[in-house]
Amino acid sequence: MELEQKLTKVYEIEHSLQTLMTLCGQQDGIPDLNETPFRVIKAFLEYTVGYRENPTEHLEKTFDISQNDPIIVKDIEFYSMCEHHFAPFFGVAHVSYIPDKKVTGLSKIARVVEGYARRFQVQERLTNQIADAVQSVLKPKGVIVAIEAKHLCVSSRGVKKEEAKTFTVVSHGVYSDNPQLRSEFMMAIK
Ligand SMILES: Nc1nc2c(ncn2[C@@H]2O[C@H](COP(=O)(O)OP(=O)(O)OP(=O)(O)O)[C@@H](O)[C@H]2O)c(=O)[nH]1
Ligand SMILES: [Zn+2]
Repeated sequence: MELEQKLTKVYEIEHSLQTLMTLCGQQDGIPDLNETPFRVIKAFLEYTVGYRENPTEHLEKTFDISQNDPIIVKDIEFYSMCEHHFAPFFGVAHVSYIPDKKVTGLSKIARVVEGYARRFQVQERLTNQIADAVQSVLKPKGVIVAIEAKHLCVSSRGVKKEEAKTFTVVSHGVYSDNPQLRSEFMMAIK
């Protein structure tokens, strides 16, 4: 998109956000809020920065290794955005894989989580995308991803269940076939 078209879009969105604020009951013309629509646009660009990268690229730098034991990176905190309500959902992701001759840097797993979380999402897709990225690039013997998250669209509005959390798990390879490996993973992330 050309710069001029982008600027026109920003003005249009600012105007729509102003209309939304009015619809919600906010009085027009309060000087402190003049910049709010623009701040909202900037914040949304930050919440969705993952669209402007390819998270699988983080995994492409690998190290050769002979180890066959699981590698577990747990408690990777993330913030994402519910695609239905534009309300944040957030929590932790736990990722484990059993390498097949190569591993990636530990930080890169967290970068993949960030790259997919910083989009409009549902938790199930986020979990799948992380597992698929590890599987397709590292080609490990198995991968498992578990995500525990709180959805503000469930806790702060609608059904208003403040304590409800959602737990999702996706696995591939030996982590799908071997119940003992799965239960070791579940124990490790408790
Ligand atoms: N499966 C799944 N559902 C989600 C996720 N995030 C939000 N939702 C749900 O998406 C659904 C949208 O339902 P709708 O009936 O279309 O929307 P709504 O009228 O706002 O629903 P309520 O939240 O029940 O008030 C809700 O049940 C949300 O809880 C997610 O990550 N995964
Ligand atoms: Zn929602």
